[in-house]
Amino acid sequence: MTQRFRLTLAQLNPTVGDLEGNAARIRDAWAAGRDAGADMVAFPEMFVTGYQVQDLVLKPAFVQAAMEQVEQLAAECADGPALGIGAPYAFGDKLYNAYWICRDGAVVARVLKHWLPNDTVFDEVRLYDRGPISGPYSIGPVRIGTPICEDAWYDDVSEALAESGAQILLVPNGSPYFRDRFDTRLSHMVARTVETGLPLVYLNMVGAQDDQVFDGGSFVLNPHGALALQMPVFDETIAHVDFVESDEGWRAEEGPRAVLPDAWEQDYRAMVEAVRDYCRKSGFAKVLLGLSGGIDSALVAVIAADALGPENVRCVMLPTEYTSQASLDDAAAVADALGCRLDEVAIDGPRQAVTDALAHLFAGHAPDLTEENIQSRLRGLSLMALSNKFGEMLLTTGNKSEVAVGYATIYGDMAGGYNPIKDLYKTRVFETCRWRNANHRDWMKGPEGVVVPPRVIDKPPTAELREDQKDEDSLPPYSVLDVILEQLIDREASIDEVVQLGHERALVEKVESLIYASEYKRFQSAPGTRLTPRAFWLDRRYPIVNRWRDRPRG
Ligand SMILES: Nc1ncnc2c1ncn2[C@@H]1O[C@H](COP(=O)(O)OP(=O)(O)OC[C@H]2O[C@@H]([n+]3cccc(C(=O)O)c3)[C@H](O)[C@@H]2O)[C@@H](O)[C@H]1O
Ligand SMILES: Nc1ncnc2c1ncn2[C@@H]1O[C@H](COP(=O)(O)OP(=O)(O)OP(=O)(O)O)[C@@H](O)[C@H]1O
Ligand SMILES: NC(=O)CC[C@H](N)C(=O)O
Repeated sequence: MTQRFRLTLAQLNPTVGDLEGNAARIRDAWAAGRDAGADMVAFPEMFVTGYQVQDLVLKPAFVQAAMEQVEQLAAECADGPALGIGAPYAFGDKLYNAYWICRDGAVVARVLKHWLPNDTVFDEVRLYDRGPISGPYSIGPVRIGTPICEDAWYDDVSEALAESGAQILLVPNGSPYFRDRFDTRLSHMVARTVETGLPLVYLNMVGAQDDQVFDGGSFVLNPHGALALQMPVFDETIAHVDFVESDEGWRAEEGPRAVLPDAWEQDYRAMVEAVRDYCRKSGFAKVLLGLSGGIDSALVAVIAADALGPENVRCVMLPTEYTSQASLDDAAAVADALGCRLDEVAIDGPRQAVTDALAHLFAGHAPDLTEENIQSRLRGLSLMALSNKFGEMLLTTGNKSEVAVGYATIYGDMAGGYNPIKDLYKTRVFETCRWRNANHRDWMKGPEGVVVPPRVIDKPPTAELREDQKDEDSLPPYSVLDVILEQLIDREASIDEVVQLGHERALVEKVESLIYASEYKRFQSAPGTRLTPRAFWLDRRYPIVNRWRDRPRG
């Protein structure tokens, strides 16, 4: 009789530190697998603890609690499919990122991660010991080999597993999103199936943790990279895949194939999921933001409305004498299109009070940026007062271009707990608004149609901190600035290399200086959604005090 093996894939969203909650999700998915006749139910990397746990895993009490949780799950899920669960494993003075196999009421195997990722947002060499390459384990009629995430990005672990008798590769992942990430994952996994001749299951988690968004997109490949099943990106999904034994070995039967959205949609979805999960997982039902009539705060309002529902987003217009009627109208148009509450708090009175209080010290000094920044700080102060009073978290709105050059007031418009557009260059802000105006999906809680009026997209950006101010008074046009920033930040290009692309040396040097001189602002800035492998915070870690500038020597 033909042998069959049914594997249930739990592409689910864990919460870091919520051992009980994550265990409850495991029990539910295990029951779903049992009801579907599965032989095994698999979860992503470190699902019991959530991912990434960073230094939390260096606390022995936390690791102990996580291991006890797995032992308890093994005992509870005795009568039914086997379980594969990611969790840490402490043994003697060693600490491993491990995959625990539970069957018939007991832990029957532990696979230890061999390759510890230590670039971009990962620091696993600092946290874990490197495990030896573990052998395959048996579940029913099949021998399964488990390279844990990074282990499958190299050939040796999968090859060793194949040589020691693995018939299927099951790869649990905690692989965070960045733009066009999926293709890289797929090509690594296809390579593993070509080298080993084995089918491979790539199982990723979904959900956001601080800056990172895990985008799921799990899939199953037959040997030589033939796609058998594609799960959706970002959605929690449970799928069952059937393997059948043939003369050639085990093969996955064809299952559903989700269509993956384009990069604009995936970036937008990442920002929405990041806000949604940041709020839900840290206990906020509502947010607020300063809505200026400009494009950045408009986009943040739309993201927040799509994440939490318009009824949970408070927009606040805080005008001064420099605020134009067009800005007042545009802020009202955005709030109206979204169906969000819009409040107004005039800050001219407080500004006068601060000016008066400082007058005896400022006497003899001409007004300058100081006075401009007081307006921004009064906005931050007022918004934080609303946040304190109503328990709504303040979203901050600086795009990647502004964050890169420090074009924001520290303790002013930088005030806030989370910044959804921190890794989105301004030129992409324009395009993202156009994309959202033209597209609506069922995961968006905001309304469909034009939510950012074309006028907001097309007008010249301004901070309105003084008469007739425009961003281009201080900065080059964003179409030029963003190209230079992408070279200097995302590609770590030299000044010479950027000049060779046709940019003026003096301008490139100025941009470089602005980047280095504003490191202190970024260090004190809110976290935000990571969309690229060169996001500010963990992907790019620069010194704050830094005299180096890339200038000709000799
Ligand atoms: N290395 C360092 N380490 C630690 N702190 C450092 C520092 N260098 C300056 N500082 C501190 O930072 C202060 C200067 O920074 P900051 O006070 O932010 O002021 P600053 O960067 O000089 O001015 C804010 C800029 O953001 C622009 N902007 C754009 C868009 C919106 C808004 C808005 O507010 O709505 C503003 C505004 O036009 C202006 O160009 C210094 O007075 C000093 O206290
Ligand atoms: N009049 C205002 N009312 C409410 N919030 C404001 C106002 N002006 C500025 N802000 C807040 O400060 C942030 C920085 O604003 P500013 O308009 O100065 O620059 P910006 O980067 O062009 O942003 P935007 O495109 O949203 O205007 C805004 O995104 C908004 O959250
Ligand atoms: N958790 C991991 O080992 C992740 C590293 C891997 N290269 C990825 O991002 O997909």
